[in-house]
Amino acid sequence: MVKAKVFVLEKQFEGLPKEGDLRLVEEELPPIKNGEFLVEALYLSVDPYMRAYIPLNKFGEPVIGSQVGKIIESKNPKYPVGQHVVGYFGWRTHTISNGTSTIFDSKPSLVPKFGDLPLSLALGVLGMPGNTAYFGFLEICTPQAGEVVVVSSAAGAVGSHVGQIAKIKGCKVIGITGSDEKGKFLVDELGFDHFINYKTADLDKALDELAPEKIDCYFDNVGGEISSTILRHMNNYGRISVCGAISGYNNETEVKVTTIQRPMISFNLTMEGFIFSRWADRWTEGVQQNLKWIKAGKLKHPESVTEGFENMPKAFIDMLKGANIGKAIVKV
Ligand SMILES: NC(=O)C1=CN([C@@H]2O[C@H](COP(=O)(O)OP(=O)(O)OC[C@H]3O[C@@H](n4cnc5c(N)ncnc54)[C@H](OP(=O)(O)O)[C@@H]3O)[C@@H](O)[C@H]2O)C=CC1
Ligand SMILES: C/C=C/C(C)=O
Repeated sequence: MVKAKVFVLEKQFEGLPKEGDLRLVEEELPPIKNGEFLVEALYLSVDPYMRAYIPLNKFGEPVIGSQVGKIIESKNPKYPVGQHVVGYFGWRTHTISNGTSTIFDSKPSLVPKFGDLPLSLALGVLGMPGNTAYFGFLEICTPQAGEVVVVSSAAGAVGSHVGQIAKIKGCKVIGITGSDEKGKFLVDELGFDHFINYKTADLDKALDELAPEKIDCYFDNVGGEISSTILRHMNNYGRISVCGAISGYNNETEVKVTTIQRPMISFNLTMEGFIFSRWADRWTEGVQQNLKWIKAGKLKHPESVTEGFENMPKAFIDMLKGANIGKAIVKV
């Protein structure tokens, strides 16, 4: 008999989540049936969408989320024992799956061969955040060499990746982030041209100084006042990829963007939102290109790893507070 440890929703979040909003329970799993397989978690992901989508999570149900695990029993030939799999199984150490999708139209998928790279990358640069950066930036912003690119939440999983792709494409890149330490990392380690600490700098003034030629592409991870300000610095025919709105995820009401119409009209802007699963049919293309860039030494993949399944709530809250550089991961 396998016992799973599972974090379930105890209390709806109000503002920044608290560890007590989640409860750790044990679940005895039944024997697997034909068509099913049993997965043991190795790495779990903590992501901003878990905060944004928590109103959809039922009380007593596992918190939504993805993981990389090892298949330890199987009665499904598509998911053989010993293989590693990525799935949206929720915050749990052991899961019985029948291979169907539970969220985002994403079925559990076998982890492709990454060589000697860590399996955790399947939750980051070689997984959902990686393809969010790859497709969400290249398809919507269509960056050209010599253009100016601004990315918010620039030191996080998606933002740090977008900035590096922008450098590969020959752009000037400015990252907006929440600390000087993170900003210096972007410039010194990832090759960004400049950073702006949105907590201490006057963003308007800093953009005047760092982007006098104006911004051609804005990859928006945060929304709110940061994005309103950036919009006022866009170039004619600028493109804005709306990826996330984390500045409002802890708010009771939706975050307000105070300035859209005037800059949209005056600068002939194009703004487009997306969910990563839009490019599900091109998934392998994104993973393979990101893998090639890693192997060529052009794409770094920082991670902030928290040890221990019991520390999932802490890792999640720390990520929302900005403690992570790169992808926030929990190692079981
Ligand atoms: N559309 C899609 O398909 C997808 C969208 N997303 C979205 O992309 C964004 C980035 O996700 P991801 O890379 O996984 O997460 P990150 O790794 O960027 O982690 C979240 C970061 O958000 C920043 N942050 C927290 N609160 C605020 C705030 N009030 N204002 C500005 N920044 C804040 C923090 O960094 P700092 O120190 O800079 O404050 C924190 O480190 C999120 O908005 C997410 O919802 C992600 C995946 C898919
Ligand atoms: C799939 C992720 C969505 C957001 C908004 O983070």
